[in-house]
Amino acid sequence: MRRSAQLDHDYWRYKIAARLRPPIPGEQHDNAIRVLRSDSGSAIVVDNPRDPTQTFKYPFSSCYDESSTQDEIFDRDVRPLIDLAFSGMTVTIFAYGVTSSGKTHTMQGSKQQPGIIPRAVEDIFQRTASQGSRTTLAVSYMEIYKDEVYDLLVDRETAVKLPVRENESGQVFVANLSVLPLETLDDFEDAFTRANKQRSVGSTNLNSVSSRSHAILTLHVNVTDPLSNLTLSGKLNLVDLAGSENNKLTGNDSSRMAESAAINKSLSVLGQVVHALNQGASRIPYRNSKLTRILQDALGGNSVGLLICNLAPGTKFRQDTLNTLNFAVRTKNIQNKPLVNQQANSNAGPSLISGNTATSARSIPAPSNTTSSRLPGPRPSRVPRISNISSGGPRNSLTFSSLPPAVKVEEKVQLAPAPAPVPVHLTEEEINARIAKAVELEVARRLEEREKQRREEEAAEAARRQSMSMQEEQTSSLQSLPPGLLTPLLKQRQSHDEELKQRLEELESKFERSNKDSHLADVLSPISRKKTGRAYVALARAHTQKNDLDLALELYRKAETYVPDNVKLKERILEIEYAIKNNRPFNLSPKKSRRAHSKRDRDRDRERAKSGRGKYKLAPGYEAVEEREEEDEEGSASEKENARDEDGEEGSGSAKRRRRIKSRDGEPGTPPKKRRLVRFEEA
Ligand SMILES: Nc1ncnc2c1ncn2[C@@H]1O[C@H](COP(=O)(O)OP(=O)(O)OP(=O)(O)O)[C@@H](O)[C@H]1O
Repeated sequence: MRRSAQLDHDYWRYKIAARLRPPIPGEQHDNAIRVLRSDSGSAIVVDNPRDPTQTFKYPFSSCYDESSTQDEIFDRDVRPLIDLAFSGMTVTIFAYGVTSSGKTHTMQGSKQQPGIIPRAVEDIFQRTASQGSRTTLAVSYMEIYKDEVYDLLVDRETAVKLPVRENESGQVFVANLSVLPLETLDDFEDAFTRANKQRSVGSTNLNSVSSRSHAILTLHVNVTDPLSNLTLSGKLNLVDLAGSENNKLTGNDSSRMAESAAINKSLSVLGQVVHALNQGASRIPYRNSKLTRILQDALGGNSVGLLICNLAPGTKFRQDTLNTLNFAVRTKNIQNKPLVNQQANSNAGPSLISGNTATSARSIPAPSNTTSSRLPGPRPSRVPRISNISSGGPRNSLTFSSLPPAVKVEEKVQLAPAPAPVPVHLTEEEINARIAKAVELEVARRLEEREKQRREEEAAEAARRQSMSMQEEQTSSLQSLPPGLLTPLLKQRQSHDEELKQRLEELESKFERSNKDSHLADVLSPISRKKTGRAYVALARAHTQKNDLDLALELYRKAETYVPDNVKLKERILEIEYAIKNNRPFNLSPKKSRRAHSKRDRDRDRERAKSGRGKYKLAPGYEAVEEREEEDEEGSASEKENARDEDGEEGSGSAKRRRRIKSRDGEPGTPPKKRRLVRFEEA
């Protein structure tokens, strides 16, 4: 039986806790990020990077400063959630923040300062000892490294990539992930220490033991009340995310860069999922990364959630801190619908999950902890675990929907109806003929059945192919916007704002009418996405100038769905949100002149060429000059420019530099033919 969580209301809004770590040795300390406590509550305060007279304030119910202890966080924010796991709910606790902000310290901790994970296990064992009910505890532990899932409870050498699957009731789970029963605290400590040694870590400029993977540890708590014979199955997912990385600061080499790209991508998808949930979008992009797929239940699902924002101190981390806090504000609005997983045991067997009727809970299903769990050691077998069906034991009516869909239960062979009793007066020959006929009939029936099945499969495959090719057609027709759809309007946007807005809206609604489950942003090519994002930004700027901040904010947010990784755009959204919330005017900074930028670059390049530090050096007697030319429609050179664009908005990259050489004693405006006289020598 499954009943609604016993909460004040049916929904659970994410709880947010923010923790500022102390400076680590060698780190410069300043007060750019601080914790403020007052009678009205606590908040994190961050100086505005653009205007030091202004600050951003983020009020959260739990804000921990540099002197906070592991104990405080556990007592105040985690212990109450363990109560909920004991009541049969799924609880998910995330540590989120930039690299080196203290996520692993908070979740895992050290021998001297144990973090949330070891404290939670200890707390569960203590409760178990004092409870009349029978409680069992088991653990599973996985890491997501470069978007692949590995079991941390098996030897690293033998660990294989584990597939993520979904069963027919929508439960997402990691197939073949081991679940280790825990009898004592020592069992846990042994396994945890061994597993942590297997976790992918590496050294970067910011953290000598930087986690290169997301780690998810799940504690499965089953509480059986011997009197009512009911089992409550709760779960505690403890997630230590890898930190987002700014590769300028980390000084990553190429292999670290690949890890970093995977980390940043999955975190970006996490941001998109949170954004889509906030917007009430019809399609949430869970499938775009393994992290969000596996944590689907925690993001708009049936889990109770706590987000711990880890913050690193000082001006150096100010922008990262704003990004983290901005993410937290959005996460706060996610509404989950917690459910209690409760099973009635028809047989009075001790501590076994049985009669599982909570099959629609969209959590990561744990195989029964008595039959399918394994001790760490050899790599998990890919053979489906069906022992909990076939072995005897005090469990019954375990529904197949609670098992991974890979489990196939052998169908009983359907035999032909039993032949009528053979009359005694038949000769042996007649009897044999009858048997042969019956066998023949049965063979014919089976062949016919097989043929029918094959035809059905073929028809299904043809239908699937047809729908896929239709989808592909639609997608490819949309991947690139037809030339001239937005570009002319973008170029003359001052006078065409309304028309541009109308075209964008038409484009989106046309797409969404025919593709109910997806968004335009998901199918456009990167260039078209950027172009559409830019169009929205242009409109947003226009409305900002008219001081229509609400509409401007809406348009900036729209832009963000097309260019979700643009940090400057996020910053602009944050500033406008702040201006609206505090009823302040917002002055748009003038757009940075690209001409000035180019001039600086030109001077620098000329200097480099002269000194021979550039890729090329000038042949004696020549000097380099640069000229600007309009870039082609698709803006191929704008990719990098865009990411660094000061406004975080326009990123037009509308001009690219072309090196033109003239002889020092030559005429300005060298005719094309003369250019051939000019030589660069490889430096
Ligand atoms: N609250 C704290 N008190 C004392 N030291 C801390 C605290 N938080 C973090 N540290 C120290 O800061 C350093 C970085 O912390 P940690 O490794 O936990 O960061 P992280 O966010 O997990 O980084 P990454 O994402 O790179 O793995 C470690 O040396 C850790 O011991």
